[in-house]
Amino acid sequence: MTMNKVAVVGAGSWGTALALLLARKGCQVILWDFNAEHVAQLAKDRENKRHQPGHLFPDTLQMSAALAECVSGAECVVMVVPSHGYRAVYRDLYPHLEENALVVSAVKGIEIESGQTMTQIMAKEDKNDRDILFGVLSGPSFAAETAEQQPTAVTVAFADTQAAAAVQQLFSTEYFRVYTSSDVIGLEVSGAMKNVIAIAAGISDGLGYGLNTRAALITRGLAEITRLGVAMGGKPQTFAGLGGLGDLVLTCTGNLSRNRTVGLKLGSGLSLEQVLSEMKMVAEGVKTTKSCYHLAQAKQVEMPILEQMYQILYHGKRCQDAVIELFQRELKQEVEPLIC
Ligand SMILES: NC(=O)c1ccc[n+]([C@@H]2O[C@H](COP(=O)([O-])OP(=O)(O)OC[C@H]3O[C@@H](n4cnc5c(N)ncnc54)[C@H](O)[C@@H]3O)[C@@H](O)[C@H]2O)c1
Ligand SMILES: O=P(O)(O)OC[C@H](O)CO
Repeated sequence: MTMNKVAVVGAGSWGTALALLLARKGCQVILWDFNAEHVAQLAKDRENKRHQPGHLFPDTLQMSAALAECVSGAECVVMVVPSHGYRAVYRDLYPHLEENALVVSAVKGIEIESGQTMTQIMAKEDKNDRDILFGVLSGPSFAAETAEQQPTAVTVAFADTQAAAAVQQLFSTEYFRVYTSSDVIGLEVSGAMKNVIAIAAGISDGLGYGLNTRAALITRGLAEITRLGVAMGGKPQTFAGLGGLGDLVLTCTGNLSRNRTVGLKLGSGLSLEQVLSEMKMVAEGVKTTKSCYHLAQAKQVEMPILEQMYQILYHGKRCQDAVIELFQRELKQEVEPLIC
């Protein structure tokens, strides 16, 4: 299925990969970014040399630095700005959204100030109770591999099953397989929290630990993600799916991951300030550690790995001390993640 007009809001790595996917299959796509110079450069080069070099834009992909122009008349709006800028961008574009527009968040983070997911932000910002349907697209999908058209599978969740089916049709191609779900919050919490565990997995590798440690982090990380996600209203099965275990494994093991890279550098002795000053792209897990730490406290969810990550990132705790503390905790019975 194609659409006459799709707006992609955010021209970083992932926004560009999704815009390419849609434009290559024949949709008329308009790509926006809050950095107007970046938009001008994209229009000049017909390529995103900074984030997705080597992929020339098809004629169906156009650019705009004006949100109103990008969003007006769009049947679907794909939101791909970092979570810390999401609310401000959504507020600006909201008045220009078509009635019955489908809005899809492809963002994997939780706002620090409010502890809200991106769809919770959109619900909160829907001041006039308009008929706008919003959901989320998430799953194991490095932008570079998606732009290269490597076989990839993701999930789209909307409370409305018809909207989920329409977005599934919109994004599906011979190399991009999309499953549907109704568990919006579960998919969002999975996508955000996997970034925190990926930083932990990077730290483990940076400290010189091996595959036993990484596997333990992935498995116990999944138990924590599931506990928080269920406490926030998600369904336990979601966390075993593409957006849960699938993305967790990808991000904890894949060298393309920015979050894992942050962890690797921290584990090898760099400070967070040094790591972030070298970063050219967003690693959502740093901010999401803080958001989820406060959510876990408020909901009284036990999340020992998250707690140590919070201490490392926000209170300068030594990575080695965090490992010691995790292993000195009271011994426990293993609780099956899917039924906790
Ligand atoms: N890169 C991937 O492989 C990938 C895959 C799936 C999901 N995601 C998610 O997509 C989202 C965007 O990530 P990305 O990889 O495209 O980021 P990126 O670092 O490649 O690019 C960030 C983009 O955000 C823009 N930006 C920066 N600050 C902003 C602000 N305050 N308001 C609005 N825009 C701002 C920049 O101009 C840039 O275009 C993140 O939530 C990320 O977790 C990324
Ligand atoms: O590079 P990361 O760590 O932001 O991960 C990218 C995607 O979320 C992987 O699915």
